[in-house]
Amino acid sequence: MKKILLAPSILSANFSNLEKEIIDVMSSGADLIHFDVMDNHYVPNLTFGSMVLKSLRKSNITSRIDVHLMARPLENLIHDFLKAGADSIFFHPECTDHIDKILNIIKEYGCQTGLVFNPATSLCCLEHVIDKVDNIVLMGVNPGFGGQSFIDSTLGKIRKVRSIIENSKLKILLHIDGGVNLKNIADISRAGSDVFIVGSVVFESKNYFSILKKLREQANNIY
Ligand SMILES: O=C(CO)[C@@H](O)[C@H](O)COP(=O)(O)O
Repeated sequence: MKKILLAPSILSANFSNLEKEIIDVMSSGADLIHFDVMDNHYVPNLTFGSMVLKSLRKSNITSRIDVHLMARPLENLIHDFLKAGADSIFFHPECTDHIDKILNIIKEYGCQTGLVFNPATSLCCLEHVIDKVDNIVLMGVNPGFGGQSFIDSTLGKIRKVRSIIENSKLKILLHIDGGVNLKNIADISRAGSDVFIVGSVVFESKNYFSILKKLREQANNIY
């Protein structure tokens, strides 16, 4: 059985109690935390910056935190998030003219890298930098908001990236971000996703343990 990772996106969490929300989802069976940084320029929404991550690291949060930058310019932000304690930094290739350089900076810091592709963004830069990429994130929605519907054409893109990863023989995790729910997670899993970034389906649920267990069962229900 393949290993399924569930990554709650704290975009949909209760920000007034973020530390507790993270502790609760992690103790309820989540594998890692997805930290959505939105800048009101690249995407039409504004969330939180590196100071929030720094505070979480000063408290009891030791879980893996993947920082997803939906922001530009990237250069200063990358350094701030590396220092604040990110385990991984994911960025959208269209947010920089220097994809290779940014990947190098993240790797040199000992952090994991990730490239994020919107539903209509071409994968063409991948072939030039795939050996520097630890994670590939495919958006199932146009970025900016939680609670949107999954764009079905993403399934074909997942299959395509899965085969790129298999052919590369590299150890790259494939994440799907946006619109994942109990009804579509098995199809998404079958298409080849390893990590399921789940926002509203988890945080709008009254019982994190129960929803994460059901999501994992469905994601494993692929044969
Ligand atoms: O980055 C984003 C949206 O831009 C995602 O991480 C969403 O936060 C996922 O939320 P749901 O679609 O699962 O509600």
